[in-house]
Amino acid sequence: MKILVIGRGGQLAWELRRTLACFGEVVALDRRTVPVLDLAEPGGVAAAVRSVRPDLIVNAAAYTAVDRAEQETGSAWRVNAEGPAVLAVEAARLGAGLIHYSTDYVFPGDGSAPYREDHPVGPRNVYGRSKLAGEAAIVESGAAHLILRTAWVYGLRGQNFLRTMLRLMAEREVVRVIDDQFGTPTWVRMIAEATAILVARSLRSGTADLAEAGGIYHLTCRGQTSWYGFACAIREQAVAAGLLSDTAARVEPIPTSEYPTPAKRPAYSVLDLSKLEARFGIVPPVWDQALELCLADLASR
Ligand SMILES: NC(=O)C1=CN([C@@H]2O[C@H](COP(=O)(O)OP(=O)(O)OC[C@H]3O[C@@H](n4cnc5c(N)ncnc54)[C@H](OP(=O)(O)O)[C@@H]3O)[C@@H](O)[C@H]2O)C=CC1
Ligand SMILES: Cc1cn([C@H]2C[C@H](O)[C@@H](COP(=O)(O)OP(=O)(O)O[C@H]3O[C@@H](C)C(=O)[C@@H](O)[C@H]3O)O2)c(=O)[nH]c1=O
Ligand SMILES: [Mg+2]
Repeated sequence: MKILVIGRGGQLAWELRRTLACFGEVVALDRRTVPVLDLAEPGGVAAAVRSVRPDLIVNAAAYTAVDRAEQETGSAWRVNAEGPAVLAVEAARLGAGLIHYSTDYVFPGDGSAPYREDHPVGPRNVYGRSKLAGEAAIVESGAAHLILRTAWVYGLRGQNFLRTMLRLMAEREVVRVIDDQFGTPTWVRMIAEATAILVARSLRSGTADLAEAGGIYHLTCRGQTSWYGFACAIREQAVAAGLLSDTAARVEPIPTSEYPTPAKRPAYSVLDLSKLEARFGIVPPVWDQALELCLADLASR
């Protein structure tokens, strides 16, 4: 099977190139490869997909700068909505499957029970709206697809909350973190492993057949916490692993009102995972256990 991964150096794309390698040939394209694949250039997207002729497209690229998106609306929209729309049309044309990732930020965040896939959406920011438009375009395209909504993604590469916290905790005396936004921190490696299981479970005659079990699924680690809770766990586990000294910054809880940002964020965006388990038997690890595994990886370097 030939798999086209969009993105090369992003957190998730990096991990997917490894976990998908055993399915056959993985071609990873981005804005710097030949052929070039720039999701903001629709014509080029179609040409690149046609030249690769994949059996499966896995789109791990996105415009993920949540605050910047409030200003750069056009860019966010092109990369998160229009580019994926072209990918879906090309996938349908080739008879290829499309795996795409979306976000907990499609939800308004005013609930208090985990969101199921069919819960009404209502994004609070440009990033969330652009990701939702990407979902809609894929669903409408007729391409066989899986849309995996994930959340609060971290790992040892790229820009994420874990790396920001480790840096700030080493530099400062106090780190102040919001304690009234709830969600589920999700190790990027877990998303890539689950994706490989999804591909394996969908294999028919040597290629991934996403037509039958396709649709939207929630895929995060299990459990929930606030950003403050996540920061406290990072500090505690990093000290235990010898990655931070016990003189590292202390973590102080603050309300969202004391951390003003251009983009509004949902106060509660925990995702219900039962559809993923019922259909594919996937039960991700609890978020703090995944964090421990990730930090153990860092400590062993
Ligand atoms: N990060 C998170 O917390 C969450 C992410 N998600 C979703 O998960 C998926 C993966 O995110 P993640 O790996 O964290 O994202 P990253 O920000 O780590 O990586 C994004 C990737 O997209 C690429 N990219 C950006 N613009 C374009 C473009 N115009 N054309 C081609 N490639 C482009 C970037 O390439 P370049 O190096 O050239 O900029 C980069 O490789 C995305 O769909 C995201 O929306 C969902 C929930 C949470
Ligand atoms: C750095 C920092 C952040 N915060 C807050 C701001 C924000 O509400 C929260 C997390 O900060 P981030 O910059 O990681 O937030 P953000 O970039 O909005 O994270 C989101 O990214 C997109 C791509 C998604 O899809 C979401 O699931 C989510 O992971 O913590 C503090 O309270 N104190 C701090 O020192
Ligand atoms: Mg961010």
